[in-house]
Amino acid sequence: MQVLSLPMEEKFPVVIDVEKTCEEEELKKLREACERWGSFRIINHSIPPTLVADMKKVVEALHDLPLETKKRNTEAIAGGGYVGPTPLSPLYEAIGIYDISSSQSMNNFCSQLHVSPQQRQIMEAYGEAVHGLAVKIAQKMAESLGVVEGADFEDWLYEFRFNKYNFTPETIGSPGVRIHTDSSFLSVLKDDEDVGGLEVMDSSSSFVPIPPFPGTFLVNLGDIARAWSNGRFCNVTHRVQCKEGNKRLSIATLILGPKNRNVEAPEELVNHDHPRLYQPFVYEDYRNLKVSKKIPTKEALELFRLA
Ligand SMILES: O=C(O)CCC(=O)C(=O)O
Ligand SMILES: [Fe+2]
Repeated sequence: MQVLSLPMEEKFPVVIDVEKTCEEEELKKLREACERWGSFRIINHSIPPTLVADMKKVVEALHDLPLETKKRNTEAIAGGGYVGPTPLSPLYEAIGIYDISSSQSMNNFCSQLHVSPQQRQIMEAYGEAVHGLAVKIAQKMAESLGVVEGADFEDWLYEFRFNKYNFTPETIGSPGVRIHTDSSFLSVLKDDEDVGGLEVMDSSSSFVPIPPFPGTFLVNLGDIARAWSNGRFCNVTHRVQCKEGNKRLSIATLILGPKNRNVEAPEELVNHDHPRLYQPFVYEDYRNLKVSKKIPTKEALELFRLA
C-alpha cells in the first residue's frame, strides 16, 4: 500500500486515512471534515494505481472522440449524458453514465461511444472498486454520527462523470465549471494529478484552492448528504477555474441517493433539538427540479425545507 508523507497539520483539505477509520480519533476527524467543509482527501484507499492510470487513459480516449460521437451519449436524467460547453462554463465538457449498476445503462453507453471490450472491462473494474470505496466512506460517515443500523448505501444509485476542461494559456483566469453544489450524497473524485483549478468555499464564503495530490482521491459531499444528515453535513460549494494553460481531466464516481425510495434523515438524527429539516423526496425528482429551475447551488435544497 502506498505510504505518503503528508502535511497532516495543514488545515485544508483534511486528509483521512481510510485504513484508520476503524479508530475513534479518525472517525471524529471525518465527522468534523464533513460538518465543517463537506470535502476531504483520502489516502490508503486501496484502489490500485495501475487501475487509476488505465481508467484515465480510457477517459482521455473517450474525450478524444469526435464531437458528433460524444453527443450520442444521452441519458434520461437531466445532466446525465454528454454536456457541452455553455456560456457560463465555456471550457467544460462531460460524458456520463447514469445508474452504473444497470447493465442496460452500461450497454447503451458502450454502444453509443463505440467502447472496446477492453475499455469496458477497465471501466467496470474501476467502477466496482471505487463504488466499494464510496460505500465504505458513506457508512463511516453515518457511523461518525452514530447511525449504524439501516445506513446501507450499497444499493443506492451511482453515476460516472468524466470531466474535461479545454484549458489553454489564453484561457487562464476563465471559469472551468461555475459555482455549484453536487446534487449527490458524495462524489469520489479523481481530480487531475497535475493541473489544479478546483476551489471550495469556506465558511466565510471565500474560495480555497485544492492543489493536486497524486495517489489520493478527493471526496465532496453534495445536497443529499445534507438532507440525509438532517443538516449536519455540509454540501460543499465549489467551482473550477483555469489557473494554467493545460488540459485538465477529472473522473467523478458519485453515490446519488436511494433507488425508488425517499431521501430522508434516519430517526437517530431527528429529535427535539434537531427537528426534521427537509421533507422526504425522491433523488431523481430533486435532480430534475434543480436543473429545470436552474439552481445549481445549495439554495435548491431549500425548496424542500420544512420549517
Ligand atoms: O473537475 C473537478 O475537479 C470538479 C468536478 C465537479 O465539480 C463535478 O464533477 O461536479
Ligand atoms: Fe461538482
